[in-house]
Amino acid sequence: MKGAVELIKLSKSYDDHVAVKDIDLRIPAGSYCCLLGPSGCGKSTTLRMIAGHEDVTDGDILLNNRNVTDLPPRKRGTAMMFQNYALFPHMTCVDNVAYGLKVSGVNKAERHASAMDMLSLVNMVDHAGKLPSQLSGGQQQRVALARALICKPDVVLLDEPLSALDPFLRIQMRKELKQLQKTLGLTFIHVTHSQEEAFALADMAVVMDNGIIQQQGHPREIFEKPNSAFVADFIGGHNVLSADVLDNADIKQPFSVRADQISISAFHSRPDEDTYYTYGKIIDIEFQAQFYFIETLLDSGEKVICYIAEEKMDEQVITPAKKVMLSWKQKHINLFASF
Ligand SMILES: Nc1ncnc2c1ncn2[C@@H]1O[C@H](COP(=O)(O)OP(=O)(O)OP(=O)(O)O)[C@@H](O)[C@H]1O
Repeated sequence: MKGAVELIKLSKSYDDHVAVKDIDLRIPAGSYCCLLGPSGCGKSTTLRMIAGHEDVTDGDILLNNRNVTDLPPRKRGTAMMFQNYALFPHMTCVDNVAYGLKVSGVNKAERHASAMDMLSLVNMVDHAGKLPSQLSGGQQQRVALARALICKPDVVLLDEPLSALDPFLRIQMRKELKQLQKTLGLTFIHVTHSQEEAFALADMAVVMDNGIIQQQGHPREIFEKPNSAFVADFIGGHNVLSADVLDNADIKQPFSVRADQISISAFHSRPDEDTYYTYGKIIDIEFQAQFYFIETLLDSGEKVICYIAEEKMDEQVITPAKKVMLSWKQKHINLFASF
């Protein structure tokens, strides 16, 4: 299978600002890889370097084991789909899609036929003669995708492809992207700041911060074992706590515990043998349909969020301003690799 990407000690500086620092990453062919992280973490710069739209300050980019670091974008085997789709407003859908073949010198009949094939792949044949302004956001995205695919890339690069869509369409288009990637068997590298989007799509998620890779792996691995306080905070659903908040444990470093693995019981309850516990005051209760979102404040001043399933919601105990015991199994403590 084609489409393996390798970044070796890749760096990018703008004057004296280092945007990407010495990153190493191997993306196996046929993966759906999401680069994830807060604004300014270096994810788009990394994508643009892979595409060849940004010079590399240091390091190498390998595509199918071929060093493409100094090749122009068209010679790499990559295709980029931009955040705003960058469709030509005065061209019909079919001409937008055929554009890449036109600049490569392919004759009109041939490029038209290929463009129609690509439009068929994204279910847009019926809209072939329309201008981009006559299409919805989701339809424009499909055309942009067809345009990226027409040059038969091994790797498709997508910069925040879903961010312009409303939440409902975003979920629908996310499914279509994943389906298309699976059907075509290509490598997709997708930049997003949304943990939810990355986790829904990726076989491989790469969490970046401050120009470096903080953690990479399958979303499930990252969710189960965030390796730092930054990752635990960023992906959400975790509490990062200091070593001394537990009443019955001798833990020497900060740790995280998932919000859905915490139980709330009455202040004077007897904890089970294999649990750690602490005490806090309920400061907020929110109904979230499948569960309750409970916010508590520990004496240390740290806040702990808990997701309590509806059937475990004891309203005698979980009441605003009430002091409660928070407990979780010892095995649910996640100690960070770095802190
Ligand atoms: N052309 C540029 N000139 C100078 N600095 C830049 C340039 N492009 C990006 N940067 C800086 O490099 C850092 C990384 O930017 P990058 O666009 O890769 O971040 P990002 O994680 O994609 O953020 P966002 O989600 O906001 O797009 C930021 O601090 C940014 O200000």
